[in-house]
Amino acid sequence: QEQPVDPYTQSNANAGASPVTGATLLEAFHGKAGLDRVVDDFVDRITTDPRIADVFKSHDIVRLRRTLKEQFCYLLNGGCDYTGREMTSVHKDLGVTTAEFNFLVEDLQAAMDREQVPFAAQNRLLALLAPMKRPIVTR
Ligand code: HEM
Repeated sequence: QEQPVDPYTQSNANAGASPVTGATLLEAFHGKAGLDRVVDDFVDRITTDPRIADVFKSHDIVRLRRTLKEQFCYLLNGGCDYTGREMTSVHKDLGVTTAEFNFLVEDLQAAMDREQVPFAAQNRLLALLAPMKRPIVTR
């Protein structure tokens, strides 16, 4: 059900940030199963959020769900490798605005709230993602 993409070099360096150390943060997300629930709910939210859903239309949401799970698991030191593409190239033609970036963050916060991830742990993940704003936002 995933669509093919142009060839690229797979590397954890494509994940856009370095992972945390230790198991504490992943535990706060209720392990890999909890983290996968967060990503599933996050993807459901961003693809239906009327403020940003149009950006995701006609894109491969099966692949997005898989690669986001890998990326977040890698960043939370869950023992996954990120096999997706690098943040700059994947977002470069999407015309993402700062407002849209912030709406997506709100949807992630809602997904973490639903999983009852403690606030401090939520902020640790958001801090890892914050520097990705520069490569992702292009207008
Ligand atoms: C820190 C924030 C973000 C992260 C961590 C992130 C992560 C990712 C990842 C892992 C992929 C898939 C890479 C691959 O297919 O190899 C992706 C694709 C995509 N992202 Fe983001 N993203 C972020 C922000 C955004 C925002 C704000 C938007 C738009 C509102 C957006 C729209 C998209 C779209 C439409 C795709 C599919 C592109 C394609 O299939 O060619 N992303 N993103």
